Amino acid sequence: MRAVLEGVSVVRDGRAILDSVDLTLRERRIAVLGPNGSGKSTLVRLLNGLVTPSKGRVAVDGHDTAKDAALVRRRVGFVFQNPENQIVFPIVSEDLAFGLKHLKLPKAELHRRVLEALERFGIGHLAERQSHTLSGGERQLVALAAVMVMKPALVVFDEPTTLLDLRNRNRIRAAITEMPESAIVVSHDLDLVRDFDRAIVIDQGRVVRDDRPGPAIDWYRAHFG
Ligand SMILES: Nc1ncnc2c1ncn2[C@@H]1O[C@H](COP(=O)(O)OP(=O)(O)OP(=O)(O)O)[C@@H](O)[C@H]1O
Repeated sequence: MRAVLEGVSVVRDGRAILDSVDLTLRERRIAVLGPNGSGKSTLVRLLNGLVTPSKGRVAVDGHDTAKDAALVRRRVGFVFQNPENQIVFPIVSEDLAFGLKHLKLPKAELHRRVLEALERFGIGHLAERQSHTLSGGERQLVALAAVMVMKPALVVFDEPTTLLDLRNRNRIRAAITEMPESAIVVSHDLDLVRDFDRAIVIDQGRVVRDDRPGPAIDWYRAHFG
């Protein structure tokens, strides 16, 4: 996976919430850090076309996110902080199956893929559960499985551990560490990202530090701690 942002600005209400950002993202684990309201969510939402640039260009594996939105969305999965709106079907397995509908798989194969995705996160037993009965942590894991079943090349996590208890936080951490797919993670959980390949610090819509996580975290603590 290779994502490129060239001279990207995002303007809202006459204000640049991202300002002339240039980045090439190709490491397997990338953290995005920064204070509240600095532009982190806006930055990662650019990667799957949820937000399009007011100026400049964003491309994922050569596909322009503004022009090839459908293609880009198939390559880039998105796990939100609050999975409430991400699970839409009444039964967990239906929710995962929906994403695969376009593949027109035989029923047994579809079921196998769904179960495999759930089992990957230790929640195979939730396949036939009514979605509204899930706990917050289970919901987060189901949302993650529903993204992964689509086999995206890149998974973006926007504050994935904020609402979770220690056990589920560790599950999400392990999932991020182990998955072969590329991951870009927005987080205030500095321990989560310490072993990543790269950390980008955003402040007031600009990249203010881009480094290995160790020095980037030290810098972030010194300036915003
Ligand atoms: N659609 C919009 N219209 C107006 N302002 C917006 C819009 N989207 C974001 N903003 C503003 O842009 C700034 C950056 O928002 P963003 O959500 O990207 O920040 P963030 O770094 O993810 O914040 P947090 O850590 O609090 O989640 C904030 O001041 C926010 O209020």
